[in-house]
Amino acid sequence: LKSISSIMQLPPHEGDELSVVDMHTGGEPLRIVLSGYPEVKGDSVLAKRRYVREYLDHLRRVLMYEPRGHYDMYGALIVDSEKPEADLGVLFMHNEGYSTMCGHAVIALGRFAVDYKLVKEPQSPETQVNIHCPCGLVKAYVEYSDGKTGAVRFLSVPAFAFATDVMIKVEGYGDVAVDISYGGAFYAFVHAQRFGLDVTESRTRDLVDVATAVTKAVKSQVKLCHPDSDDLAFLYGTIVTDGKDNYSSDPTANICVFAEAQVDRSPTGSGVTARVALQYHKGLIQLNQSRIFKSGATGSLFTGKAVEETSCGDFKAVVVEVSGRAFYTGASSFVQEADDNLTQGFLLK
Ligand SMILES: O=C(O)[C@H]1NCC[C@@H]1O
Repeated sequence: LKSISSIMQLPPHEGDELSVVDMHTGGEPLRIVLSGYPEVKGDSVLAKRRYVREYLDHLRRVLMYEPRGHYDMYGALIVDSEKPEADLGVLFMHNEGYSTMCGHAVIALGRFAVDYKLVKEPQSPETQVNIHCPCGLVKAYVEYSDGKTGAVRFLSVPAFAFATDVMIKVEGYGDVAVDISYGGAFYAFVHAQRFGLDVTESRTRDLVDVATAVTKAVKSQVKLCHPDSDDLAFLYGTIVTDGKDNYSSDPTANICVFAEAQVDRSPTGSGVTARVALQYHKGLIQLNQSRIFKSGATGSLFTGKAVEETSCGDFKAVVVEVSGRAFYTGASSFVQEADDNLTQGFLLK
């Protein structure tokens, strides 16, 4: 057997090595960039998001696409934040571009920030990590004892129901009622039953087809807006639910299909945030009433509750707390060889 260090002697290559740490939260991957990115320019996290989209997108494809990633890979690039209270800024990447919020990533990054000493003196039983996401400042609280990090809860940006029971025409399915809600990103919500599907039992492919058709229809028929920035006013995906929105101590399942038909393995932190805001708006849950959210893809669990009323422009909003656990899976150093004509990455649909 060769030693790890001899395997790690990488051949001559183009450009810098891209070093990453890989984690997962409820089964959803998070590839965190450690080094190898050039300077990301821009005087705000939102401006930096525009910059990477315009000038550094080839690196997203290298890290997210095959042969180094896969269709459903997810990534985080740590950047400087313009907010003095932030411990770090972050940009999120996926199979189609750059999202504005990602709860599963915040849960993983909370642990990562403490373990990799991005925050000063960790505190027990919890260390606060302020993460500046493109949607705004998200406060993560990381369990910490005996030098070990554990579960993470976070308080997201103001979340609000944007529109409920909007009738849209969905190709192949006719008129469908959708709710649209914001949890750092906008999602459309539909009941699986309307399509004769079950969130935990049906084939993922069938759930993806429905969600993709709904996303396409909402994008073309509903104009979104966000009081803070036009950069936030887009539909990120569709969440198909089991419809169990009335309060219960039993878990409620959902599956999130976002970006370019990418399937979240976790219950979706920003989706749980948006769904809790919707349930609160409909009077189905009270402040501080926790619900358990189950991923239709893997069965993994997050907890979510509305903790405070607030506002976002003219929208009545809530602060939502989401909790979950993330785990490390490994670390890699990626290179690109000059004569590799697949080095830029590709995706299989
Ligand atoms: O947990 C979340 O919020 C995210 N997971 C992948 C899609 C969303 O950004």
